[in-house]
Amino acid sequence: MITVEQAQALCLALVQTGPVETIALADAHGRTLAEPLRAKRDQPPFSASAMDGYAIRSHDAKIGATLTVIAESAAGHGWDGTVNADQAVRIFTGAPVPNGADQVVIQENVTRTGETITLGPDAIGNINIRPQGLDFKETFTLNAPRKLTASDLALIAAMNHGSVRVTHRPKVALISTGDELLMPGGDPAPDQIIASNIFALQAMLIDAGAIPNVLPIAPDTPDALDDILQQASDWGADIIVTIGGASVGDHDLVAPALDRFGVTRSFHKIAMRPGKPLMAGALGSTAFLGLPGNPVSAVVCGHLFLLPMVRRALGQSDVLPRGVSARLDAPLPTGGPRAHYMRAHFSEGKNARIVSAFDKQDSSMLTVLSLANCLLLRPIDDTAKASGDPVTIYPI
Ligand SMILES: Nc1nc2c(c(=O)[nH]1)N[C@H]1C(S)=C(S)[C@@H](COP(=O)(O)OP(=O)(O)OC[C@H]3O[C@@H](n4cnc5c(N)ncnc54)[C@H](O)[C@@H]3O)O[C@H]1N2
Ligand code: MOO
Repeated sequence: MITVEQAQALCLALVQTGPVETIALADAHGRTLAEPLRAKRDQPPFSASAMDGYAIRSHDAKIGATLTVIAESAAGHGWDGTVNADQAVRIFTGAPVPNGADQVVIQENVTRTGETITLGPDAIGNINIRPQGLDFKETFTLNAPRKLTASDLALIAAMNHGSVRVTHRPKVALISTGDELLMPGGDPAPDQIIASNIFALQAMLIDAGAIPNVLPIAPDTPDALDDILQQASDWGADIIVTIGGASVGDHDLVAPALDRFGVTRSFHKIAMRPGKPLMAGALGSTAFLGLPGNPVSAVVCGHLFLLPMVRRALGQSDVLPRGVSARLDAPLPTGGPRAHYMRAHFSEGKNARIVSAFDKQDSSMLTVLSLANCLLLRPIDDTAKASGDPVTIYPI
């Protein structure tokens, strides 16, 4: 069986980065910036007052000095004269600082009498001016690729871009397979199981920036599988994900269905726990991923294989989950012949992250998955570990 790392590389090789499109900035949250974006102006575009007060020459900033107020500069209504010695301009936060002035004294630190101000004892020192280009200059460039955050959108707006060039969102079809499955909220017979893992996978895909489409559950018949694969293909899926039927039982029909559909298989079965029966392949530009049916296996494989494929389709760099180091809070026995991604919980300790693996690691147990905030990696044939030993975890 191939390793997780080999399988990840093979999965990524099945995916092509989608085309680039221009969209309104307001629609760009979570999208992936495809091309570097250069500012169209300095920000602030002029030296701006940071406070409400009086713009003066700092040379005049002496306790008890009396200055004549000659004009007003407000946000959006600058004054284009020059402040000379012993003069002041009434100014408000965000307004352009007039020529000649190099300090803003806040209004709390002056006494105004008619058209003059007298500077109080605290008027000396603070400049209260944001120089032109303090935030960014016209030369500033936001690098790509980059998944755009809410803060990025504000920055891009300030750079005076109303639209952005982003990569297409990949379309991902999710197909649950199995006679035993029905959707939640129904009236299950005693031998039926609720289709659960698609809800996690759908949410993960939306977070990652894909367009998921949950197709109807396919019963365990070749015809039903052929039909649902065709539906996914007709929808224009970039990635078709099947869930269940991946193993070797008489009712595990996905691998032969993919063969019939013309999919070139990249691999089937990996040295991983949970997730051993994972398979992947491609037909033309469409990638196929066959996830195991056990709910935890499907979700763990979603994190390790499906999301990296989505990120690759979005043109992102660093597509693989990033492992971080943590210290065990309890000993662990020797590892097995498959890399084990244990459900675990970590917290920030005083000097290191502390991680605790759950006792129950059955790949059907969603209660445990829901308590977990990371996967703790036990590499193949890992040696026994003592409390306090370092391990690699993957936050989820
Ligand atoms: N003889 C062997 N048996 C099994 C092996 C093996 O190597 N030899 N591998 C085991 C491993 S590991 C896994 S994982 C499972 C996965 O098998 P399948 O992908 O074929 O999954 P199913 O048999 O269809 O389902 C397994 C389990 O999960 C439930 N399920 C399926 N789909 C869903 C869904 N959408 N939502 C919730 N639950 C689902 C299903 O009812 C079963 O209980 O195979 C082992 N067997
Ligand atoms: O590999 Mo399976 O996914 O352990 O349950």
